[in-house]
Amino acid sequence: MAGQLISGVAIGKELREEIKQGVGKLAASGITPGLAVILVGDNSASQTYVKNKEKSSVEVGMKSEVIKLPETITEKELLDKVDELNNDESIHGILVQLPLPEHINEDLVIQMIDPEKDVDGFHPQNVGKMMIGQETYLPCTPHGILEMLQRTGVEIAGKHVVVIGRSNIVGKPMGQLLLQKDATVTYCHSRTKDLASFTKQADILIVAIGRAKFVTDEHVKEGAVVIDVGMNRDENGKLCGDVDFEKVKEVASAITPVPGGVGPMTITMLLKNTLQSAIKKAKQ
Ligand SMILES: Nc1nc2c(c(=O)[nH]1)N[C@@H](CN(C=O)c1ccc(C(=O)N[C@@H](CCC(=O)O)C(=O)O)cc1)CN2
Repeated sequence: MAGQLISGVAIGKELREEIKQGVGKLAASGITPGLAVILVGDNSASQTYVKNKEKSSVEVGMKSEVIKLPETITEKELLDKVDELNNDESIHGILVQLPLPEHINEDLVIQMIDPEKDVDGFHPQNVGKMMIGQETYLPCTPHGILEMLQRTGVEIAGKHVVVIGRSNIVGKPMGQLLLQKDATVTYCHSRTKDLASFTKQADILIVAIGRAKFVTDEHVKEGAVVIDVGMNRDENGKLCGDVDFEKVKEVASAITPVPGGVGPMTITMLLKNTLQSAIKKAKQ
C-alpha cells in the first residue's frame, strides 16, 4: 500500500477517551448527559446502528434511552413522542434514526426536535447556523470527517476539495465545513458530466455517492487524500465503500477504509454533540 490508512476506529477511540473525561468532569456537578434514540420499525441496519449508539454512549458514561416504536406508528404519535423527550430534563440529545417509514414525513419529525437537543445537527435552525459559521451542533458524518482530516494533519486551507454527493446530511454540509476552513470546494453529483475531469483535480476527494467501488485510480490524482463515506455490499456480499480501495490506495497519499473509516466517527461525533448539549445546559 502506497498511501497512509486513516483509521476512524483509532481516531474515534482517542476522541471517545476525551469525551469520557468530559462526561466525568460534568458528573462532578451532578449532571449525566442523556441521549435518547428513537427507532421506528425493524430495518436491520438501523437496529445495528442504534445498538452501537446505545453501547457507545454507555461506555463514555452517558445515560442512554432507546425508544423502539412499531413500523405502523402514526406521524402524530411519533411527533408526540419527540415532544415528550423535548420536555424531559434528563435528556440532552434526541436522535430519530433515519430512514423513517414512507408514511412519515422526515422533515416534519426533524423540525419537531428542540434545536437545543438536535445532536444530529439536522434541524433547519442548526443547518442555518452551520451555514453562517455560528456555533451549533454539526452533522455527525461531515464533522467526523473534518476531525479525521485535522487529527491526521491534512492541510485544508488553500486545497482543492472535490465532494461527490449532495445529500443534506453528508455532501452539502461537508463542502460548507471545508469551505469554512478555507478550502476551494467543488461539488459533483450523479448528473455531473465527465466526473473524472473534476475528481482528478482534487487534493482531497470526499466520496458519498452510494455506488459500490465506483471511484477507481482513474479518478484520483497521485498523492490525493481520499475519504470514503459509502457503505455498500460488493458482489460477494462483503461490506465495501464507494471507492475501489485496492486500486486507489496505490495512488492516494492517505485513504479511509470501509469498514473502519468514516462510519465509527459518525457515532463518536454524536457523543461529542451530546456532551456539548449537556455542558451548555449545565451553564444555564
Ligand atoms: N438520525 C440519523 N440517521 C442516520 C445517520 C445519522 O447520522 N443520523 N447516519 C446513517 C447511519 N449511521 C448512523 O446512524 C451509521 C452508519 C454506519 C456506521 C458505522 O460505524 N459503520 C461501520 C460498518 C458497520 C457494519 O458493519 O455494518 C463502518 O463503516 O466501519 C455508523 C453509523 C443513516 N441514518
